[in-house]
Amino acid sequence: MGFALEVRGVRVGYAATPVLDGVTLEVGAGEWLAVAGPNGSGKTTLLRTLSGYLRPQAGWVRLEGTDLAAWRPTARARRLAVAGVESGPGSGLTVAEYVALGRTPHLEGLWGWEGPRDREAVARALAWVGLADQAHRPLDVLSAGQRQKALLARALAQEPAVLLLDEPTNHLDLRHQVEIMDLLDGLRRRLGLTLVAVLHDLNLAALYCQRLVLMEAGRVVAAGPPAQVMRPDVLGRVYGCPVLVVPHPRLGVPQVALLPGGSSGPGAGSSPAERADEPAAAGA
Ligand SMILES: Nc1ncnc2c1ncn2[C@@H]1O[C@H](COP(=O)(O)OP(=O)(O)OP(=O)(O)O)[C@@H](O)[C@H]1O
Repeated sequence: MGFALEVRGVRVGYAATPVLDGVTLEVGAGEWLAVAGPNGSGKTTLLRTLSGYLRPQAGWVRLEGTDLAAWRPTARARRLAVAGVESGPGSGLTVAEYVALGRTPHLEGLWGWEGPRDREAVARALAWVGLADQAHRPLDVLSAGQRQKALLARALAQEPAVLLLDEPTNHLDLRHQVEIMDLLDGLRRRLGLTLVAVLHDLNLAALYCQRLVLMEAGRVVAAGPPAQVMRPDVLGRVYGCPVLVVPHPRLGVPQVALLPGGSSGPGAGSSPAERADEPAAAGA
């Protein structure tokens, strides 16, 4: 299996401020890689580097074996899509018009008219994310969760081989989190879609992703299968709060349990040990 993405010794920053330093990782074709880490650790910056939006000051990123910078923009956009903040606001458009923007790299001819194939891809993407009945509403009136889905539908309408996702379950309730993660997993299995997702929710990452990269202060501090990375000592140190890691009762994959009062930040409350001694309220 070849690499969909390869990152070697990448240094990236904004103007004079360095953010990523010495980042090396690879993503296999058809793999789902999760990127986690504390706020400000550089996850979104890594995604922006993988998408070609930011250029490395040192090191390189290859998409399907070719340096990102050597791709023609249209050719690259047919292989790689992003669902995240850089996807554009889409103000003033209907949901269907916004999702149709994902077809731009595929439009044929001098005028770039949409054909039946483009309309099919848009309709399919809207149905996949459960927004078919919202297609003709203005994007501006959607709820945060619906907008999140529209962002994803736009990227799916692009029919990429590699999809970069910035917190795809942000704003979604439990059912919709599972629906969107199931959808992405299904596309990965059926179409061989490669996925890189920034996920704050490590439990979701462990349920769906083959590998997990943990970032801290612009560096990769752990990478591997979730069971290898989600160790209480590693997570406790990186996030600065004690956690328990327990096996999922049905699936056995690691799941994080938080300990209230355990953080060392401002306003920290009672110690986790004190709280752990209290009887559980429900069913006690
Ligand atoms: N456009 C920008 N200009 C200058 N600095 C930026 C810019 N975007 C991000 N940064 C800085 O880069 C660092 C990493 O930010 P980034 O958004 O990559 O982190 P993150 O891990 O995605 O954080 P979060 O979990 O809070 O979304 C932060 O210190 C942030 O202030």
